[in-house]
Amino acid sequence: MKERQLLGIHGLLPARVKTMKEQLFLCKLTVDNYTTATGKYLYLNDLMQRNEKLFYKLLTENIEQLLPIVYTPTVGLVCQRFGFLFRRPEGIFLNIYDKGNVQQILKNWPEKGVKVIVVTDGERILGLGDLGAHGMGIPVGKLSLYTALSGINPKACLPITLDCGTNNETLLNDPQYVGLREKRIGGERYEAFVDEFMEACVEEYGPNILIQFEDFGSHHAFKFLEKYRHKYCVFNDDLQGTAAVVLAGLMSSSRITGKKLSESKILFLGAGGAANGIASLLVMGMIRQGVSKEEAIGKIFLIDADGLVVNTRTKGDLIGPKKYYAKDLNEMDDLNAIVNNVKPNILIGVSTKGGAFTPKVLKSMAAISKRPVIFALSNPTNNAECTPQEAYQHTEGRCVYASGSPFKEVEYQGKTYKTGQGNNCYIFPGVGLGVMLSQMLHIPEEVFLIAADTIAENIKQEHLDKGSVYPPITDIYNMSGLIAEAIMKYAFEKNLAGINRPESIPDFIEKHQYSTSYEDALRPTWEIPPLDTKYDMEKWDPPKSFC
Ligand SMILES: NC(=O)C1=CN([C@@H]2O[C@H](COP(=O)(O)OP(=O)(O)OC[C@H]3O[C@@H](n4cnc5c(N)ncnc54)[C@H](OP(=O)(O)O)[C@@H]3O)[C@@H](O)[C@H]2O)C=CC1
Ligand SMILES: CC(=O)C(=O)O
Ligand SMILES: [Mg+2]
Repeated sequence: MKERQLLGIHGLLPARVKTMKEQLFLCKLTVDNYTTATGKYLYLNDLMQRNEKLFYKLLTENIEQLLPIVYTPTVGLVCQRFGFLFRRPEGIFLNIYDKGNVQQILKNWPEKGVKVIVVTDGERILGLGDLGAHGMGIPVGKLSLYTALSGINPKACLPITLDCGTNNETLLNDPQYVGLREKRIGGERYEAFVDEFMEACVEEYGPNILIQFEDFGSHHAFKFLEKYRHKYCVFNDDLQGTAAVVLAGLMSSSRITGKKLSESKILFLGAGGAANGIASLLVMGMIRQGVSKEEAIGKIFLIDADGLVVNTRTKGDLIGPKKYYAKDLNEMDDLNAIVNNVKPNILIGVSTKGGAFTPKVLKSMAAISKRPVIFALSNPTNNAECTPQEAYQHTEGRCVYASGSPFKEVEYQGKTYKTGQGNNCYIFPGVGLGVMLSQMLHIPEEVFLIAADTIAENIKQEHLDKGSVYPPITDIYNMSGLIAEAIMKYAFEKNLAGINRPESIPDFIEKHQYSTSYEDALRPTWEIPPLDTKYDMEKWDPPKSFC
């Protein structure tokens, strides 16, 4: 009642003051009542705008049920229909004509304490291709997971879409398309625009601003990561986050198959951003197990749209990092023939090609290996290279399976399997939290090994027994805390941290995590004390929008 009077809203609400528990009950009932995934998404999106704490409480308490709504697969559908569904600003659109004014436009974002940015240019949204400005759903979804899965304050999160046009003819001809209605502008002009964006972020939010690149086309993804990784606090989720989650899953798989990663042969369907990002971390993982870099590279085979990546290609290119994995083999383009020739025990799908792991391919994998590992990681659900049901059925229940998007429990020969979701959402929230809190200026590759190890160490036998090589989704919040702790320790050991080592790292992390309790409304969770400065609560001036 006091709050209502202070806010001058007494009388605008009915007399009864509901507890959060009562509100949650009603929200859950409402979301369950929507019959379509998009309906649920819109309801949740509306709740996020109306009552942020209630939204995050609902999301965290029902993460398994609601993750597929705020994230893959529904977020893919939302991006495809973004022109119909756009209601209100949830992030910043910077279009290429804004060049020269980027920092000024950033100032229009009402929150000033931004610590984490997820940015896309919409060129490769999940496995759905170029969605241009409609890709905005992805940074919005990823950042909501930063809060729900690691406790970063939503006020510290800023979704950004760089609108440089689209080459998607359907969108260009769609009256509902809300982005720039022109072909993608690339080359030097585009790169200068992205350079200005990076500089503007640092000018506006400081050198520690964490920038996550998401769903760029792979040529730009590699290029920007190499260009910026030593200059800014930046990582590419599709390359590095995905790599860490796959390495973790393969380390857990070894416990089932009895075969070390360094004793494996790994075949990728797909030779783009995700495949090369994963391959590069797997090489690091294998080197740790005692093999040379050359040996490790020799165990990795890539397939792109033109077939197996070989040195003497007449069809297809050898541009970018895939050339490091090219083999002295004959050109082949039939997946089943390649499987039978290469004889991998691990098959990873990052091709965007739904159903590519046909019964024939799966049977071949089962003939080669007692316990074949099948990861069908393309998103959203329809793009998965095979379903868990298909994988078990065609490998006589012997495979170790993971998918990028969630699948329901499946039954095979009387056993129920709850397969794991090999998705970078196990990694980026914890990495972001650890990097942000330790105020690192750059993100070394070891950070992703640390994240992978943390996940792998925390997978229990009971989950492996049920068919999952990952901890349950409901454990991600705890995992993120552990990843952040391990990264902070690493940052202090390597002198990479921009803060003094706190007495207790777990307490420090906990203290800075977002609270969904109404009572904690004034907790300054996003403020992190700078190096050598005592945090003085007396002088703390809460942003007006927070009161
Ligand atoms: N589970 C997770 O956490 C993640 C999943 N992903 C998913 O992985 C998929 C790929 O992402 P990403 O690597 O970034 O995308 P890219 O566009 O960079 O790469 C796609 C690759 O697949 C190849 N490809 C396309 N069609 C075929 C085909 N018919 N047969 C064989 N190869 C084919 C392409 O070949 P070419 O090079 O010749 O064009 C390219 O090498 C997406 O669906 C994405 O959602 C991505 C990141 C994380
Ligand atoms: C999960 C993810 O980042 C992707 O599919 O692009
Ligand atoms: Mg992505």
